[in-house]
Amino acid sequence: MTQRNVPASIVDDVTFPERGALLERGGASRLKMTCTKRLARVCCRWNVKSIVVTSTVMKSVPRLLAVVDVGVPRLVSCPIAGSRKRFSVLHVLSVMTDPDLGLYRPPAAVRGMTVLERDAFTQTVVVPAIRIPTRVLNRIVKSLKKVALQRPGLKRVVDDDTDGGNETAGEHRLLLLDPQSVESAESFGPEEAAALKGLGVEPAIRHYSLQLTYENLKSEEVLRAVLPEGQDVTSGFSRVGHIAHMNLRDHQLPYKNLIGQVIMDKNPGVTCVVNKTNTIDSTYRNFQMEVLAGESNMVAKVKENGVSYEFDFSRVYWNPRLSTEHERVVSLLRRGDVVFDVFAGVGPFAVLAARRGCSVFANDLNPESYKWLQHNAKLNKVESKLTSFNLDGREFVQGPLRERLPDLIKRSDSSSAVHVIMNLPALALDFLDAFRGLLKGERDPGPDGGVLPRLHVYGFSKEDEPERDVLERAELRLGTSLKGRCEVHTVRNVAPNKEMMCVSFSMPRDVLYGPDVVVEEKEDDGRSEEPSPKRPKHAETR
Ligand SMILES: C[S@@+](CC[C@H](N)C(=O)[O-])C[C@H]1O[C@@H](n2cnc3c(N)ncnc32)[C@H](O)[C@@H]1O
Repeated sequence: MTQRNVPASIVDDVTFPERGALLERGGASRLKMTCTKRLARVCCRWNVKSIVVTSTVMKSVPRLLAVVDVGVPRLVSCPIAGSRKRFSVLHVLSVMTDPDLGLYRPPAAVRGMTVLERDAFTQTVVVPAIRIPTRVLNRIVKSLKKVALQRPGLKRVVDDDTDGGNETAGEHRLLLLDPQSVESAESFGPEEAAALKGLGVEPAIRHYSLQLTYENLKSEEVLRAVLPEGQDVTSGFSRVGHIAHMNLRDHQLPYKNLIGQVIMDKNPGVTCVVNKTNTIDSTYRNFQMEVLAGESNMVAKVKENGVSYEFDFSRVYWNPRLSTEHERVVSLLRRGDVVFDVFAGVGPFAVLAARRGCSVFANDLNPESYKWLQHNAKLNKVESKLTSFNLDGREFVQGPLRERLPDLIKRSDSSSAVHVIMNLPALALDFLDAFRGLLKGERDPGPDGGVLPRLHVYGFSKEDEPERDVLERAELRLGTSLKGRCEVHTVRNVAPNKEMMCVSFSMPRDVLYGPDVVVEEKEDDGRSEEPSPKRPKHAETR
């Protein structure tokens, strides 16, 4: 095994979101990394055995943190050098690799191809094989499965052509072996050698000429062969029903249609591949996208947490990476609770909560989300439990929510509660001042007169201490301290050094029944990364 600096292509492969995935959540002296499936695939393709991880958090010379052994996709952890609690950016600096994977390189002539010609990938390669009597074939194949050739769509047990003509014809077959694992009879491990010996099979290695076609190549192998050498061939995508959603880099754009076609070929069920053409900065949080391959039908059907959803993916927000968070929050609710979902999208919190027996009031400003929200309520037969609105979040809080809240607080007790979900991470914390003085003028029933609503508010943070950051921003907007009376949960790492957080707390009594204060806009310090929201106008809108 040799250590070498990572070729640019590997470093690029292991970029965001893998660098994000390499993000630690460890204590002072341990680094934890999630080895994502994609990272595992990259490591597998390059036969990466371990990764040297460094931090550039101080914008100084990268500091060695750890050498991590790469295994199957799973959480790996190892001791780290130093004692920083948090690291912003992790770089894969160098890798330990085994020798080249030459066999799987498709013909050089495909380099630069922009229109997919599948036949051009066909080539003949020579692989090792072992001759096995048919009577023990199954047992040997089982014992040698770790060293047998594994390629998509390829048979690894083939007829032995040298068998033809004599009286033993058909009594033997050939098992094709992985040339990376087996070079000679000495390459077998002790268990494999013992199995061969026990069943009376000669460990002699033969050579077999094998035709490899486009069908036998993985998508990364095809793209690595086509795109200019040394360039990143990242072919990761999010799957939303039949749609594969990619985020290609500039250098990949000349090959975009070919990339789309390859993704469609290699992923059963994908019938449409789209590329994101803007960043997600629109009000409605949807992407502009271009169809790269396949049908242009954007109406996706997905299942999340056992619930079916349908929506036009090009016109609404949908993120398959939030399913755990949707389930987490809804698992905090009980049958009979009342839920206000201020930024509901097409309903992944709202419909799930209604299905679990809550009464739901769900709102979204995007008319298209509102339409699909209603559709999804019907689709899941919860129309009677879910009332939908098409309002700005602030108007929803100060209108439908405010109208219902006094009665709901009176009715609530230890067995039924009111929850408010606010998932618009770029802006939701800034909407919290809509609750200041929301029930001013109403009789405060006091601590024994009902339970106050519990809020679950999302925010992005790029700060070194994201928990503290989102908490402070919530407190600023509410005009009161939440210390000791809130929980902050890390939802996911959305980019290197950018976390999505959820702050949960019971709305303080002094905020709801206190004066309605107009919050002065602070000079934008960039922490929310969004344009400042509209200045709150409590007096006018209530
Ligand atoms: C991040 S998405 C969350 C959707 C859904 N709750 C989920 O978890 O997938 C935020 C939603 O807020 C909506 N939105 C954006 N600005 C809004 C506003 N001012 N008032 C109400 N909804 C808004 C968007 O249309 C989008 O559907």
